[in-house]
Amino acid sequence: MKTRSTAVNQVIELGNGNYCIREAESTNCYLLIGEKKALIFDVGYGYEDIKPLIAELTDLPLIVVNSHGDPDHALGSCWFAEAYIHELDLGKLFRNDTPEMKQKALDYRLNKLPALKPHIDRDMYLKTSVKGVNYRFVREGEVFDLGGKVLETIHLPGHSYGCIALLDAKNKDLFSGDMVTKHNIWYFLPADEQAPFRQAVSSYRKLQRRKAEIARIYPAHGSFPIGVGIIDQLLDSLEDMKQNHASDLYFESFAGSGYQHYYKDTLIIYSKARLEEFMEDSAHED
Ligand SMILES: O=c1ccn([C@@H]2O[C@H](COP(=O)(O)O)[C@@H](O)[C@H]2O)c(=O)[nH]1
Repeated sequence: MKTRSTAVNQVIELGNGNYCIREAESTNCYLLIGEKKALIFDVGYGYEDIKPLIAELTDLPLIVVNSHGDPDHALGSCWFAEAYIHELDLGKLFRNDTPEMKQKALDYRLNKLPALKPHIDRDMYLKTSVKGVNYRFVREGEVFDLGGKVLETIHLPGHSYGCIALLDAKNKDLFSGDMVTKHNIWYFLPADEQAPFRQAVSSYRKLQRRKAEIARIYPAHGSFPIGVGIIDQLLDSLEDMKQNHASDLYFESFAGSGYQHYYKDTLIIYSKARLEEFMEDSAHED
């Protein structure tokens, strides 16, 4: 099928009725089309309404599912009547739904991509809100049957308390949100926004146990698909960070600052407080 992109959203066909709608060269939102229904996993910052792009690819009833409540994944819910999110992340999404946060996030993005400036209506965007959306809470094990394509929800607390991934076991595709990627993963927000590293370790171990069911991983940022070996690398990177963090470089963003730990294909950006807590937790385990 011929796909149309806009200046803000690039549409990429993945095969098997799946598409990536990549917003502002950053957030990969996945449109998964079955025989009876379609599902969009993440909806980006919502710099523009992506419904017209989706309508060109499918006229099936659409389910909107957010991988977590961060602004770059879930603020775009404002364009939809109903959206799924894990209950632990709805508060986070609402806290991010302010003109100040949107302004900061937009400036950060336009600083990286100045060519987008004429294509985003800033005033309109600052007026959007996710508060009028009807939310449904998505839970561990919940299944979305799209007809010929079934997605199972896996709860993976870490980068946020309410992070989820969707597994299409028949086709061996994992749509991993922000928990599994070769791109950076932020772990420097306050403790009420992101889970302790020990919970991220449990989440990565949970995915390790499902490795035989996964051949391709489609992350919410960076290149795709990636191989299943990245799950082991992420676990190893957390261990490595405990030992080898002395030369990690400082990082600053609109949402706060941290230190960058590179390990093989992975990049964890963490706060000192979070790392100290992790090291203490590990010391108690021994
Ligand atoms: O609220 C937020 C916003 C962004 N992130 C993470 O930041 C990077 C942004 O991607 P770039 O394309 O490198 O600018 C990505 O890892 C997001 O998940 C975030 O964690 N929270």
